[in-house]
Amino acid sequence: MAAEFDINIITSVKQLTEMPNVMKAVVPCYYAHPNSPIHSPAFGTSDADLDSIPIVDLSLLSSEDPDQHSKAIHDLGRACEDWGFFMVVNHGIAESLMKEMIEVTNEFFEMAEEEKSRYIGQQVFDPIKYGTSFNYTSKETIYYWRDYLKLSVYPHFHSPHQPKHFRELLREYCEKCRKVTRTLLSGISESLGLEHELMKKSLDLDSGIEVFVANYYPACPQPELVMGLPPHSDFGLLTLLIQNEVGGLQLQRNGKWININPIPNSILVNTADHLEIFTNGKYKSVLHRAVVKKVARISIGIANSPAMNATVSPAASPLIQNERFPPLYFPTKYSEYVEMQQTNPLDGKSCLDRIKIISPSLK
Ligand SMILES: O=C(O)CCC(=O)C(=O)O
Ligand SMILES: [Fe+2]
Repeated sequence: MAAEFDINIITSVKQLTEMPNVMKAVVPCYYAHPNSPIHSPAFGTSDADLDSIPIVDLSLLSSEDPDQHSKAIHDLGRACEDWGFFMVVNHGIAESLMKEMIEVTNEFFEMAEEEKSRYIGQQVFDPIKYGTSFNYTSKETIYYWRDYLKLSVYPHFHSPHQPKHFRELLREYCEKCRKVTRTLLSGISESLGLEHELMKKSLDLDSGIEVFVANYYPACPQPELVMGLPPHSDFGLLTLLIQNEVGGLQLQRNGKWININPIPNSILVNTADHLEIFTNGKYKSVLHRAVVKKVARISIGIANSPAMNATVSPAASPLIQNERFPPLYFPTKYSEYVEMQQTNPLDGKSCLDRIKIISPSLK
């Protein structure tokens, strides 16, 4: 199926699709996932009933009207507990800034391969990393139809200097997102009934880190054969996601994959692994994946996490300190968890599973 080219010299899917000696109508076999859940009848896909995905109005979370405020906190808690995904509206980030961020990210991926290749990282914790698939070099045998740019943006800000305006837009966008995240995390802490500052202190949120991840899924001639990103949960606390107009995100709910098509100008937020650990499983980190289309898709996530040195443990949470709710996860240093996730194939909730405590009755 594949035409003559050397897979080892490919640095991006985009580059591959533009090579003159690659057939344009079929995907190379290295990308075809014949047994992926995408083709399994057990995973019917449907469109989420838009009314049912929780919508969180950020302005109400900071409302001075006590009734409005407590309803907003209650709704946020329900969204984290029932769905693990919600759309945030009235978030205070200008529509124009979100659009510009997507445009300038697109310009990055459109740059010449030699330019982008300067940012190819070698190590897990490199602050600027351009790459393809998930773990292209080592563990993957079938690749994902995805190129990415990963930047560590907080507490130290890292950005490529090209394209023009990328750096300043990124800085502004991240600052705005940080405010959204802080409001959400403080609302989440309140929704859990935790003592003020407990979550902040236990997770050392003042030294918490933020990572910008741009995903570029090139136009694909046979989208049904490939995966953009396989089913996975995110590490960290919350991920804020925006995207261009091409949908492709699916989440797993009640055993089915459902398409998520966010309302325009909203930010899609999901609760991630370390919120599941911290809340001892009350707020779930939900499996999601990205399918690709015949047209290119971009998504931009801002992932917020505890400090690298923080040890995340359900024991830090009063949600568990009685016999009926024993801790479900071993305390784990955040940096070690990230390393485990980044050096293994992306595979469902396998990292969370590794730190799960098996109750004696189940052994
Ligand atoms: O592209 C998407 O919609 C999902 C991206 C994602 O899940 C991730 O970057 O972790
Ligand atoms: Fe994700």
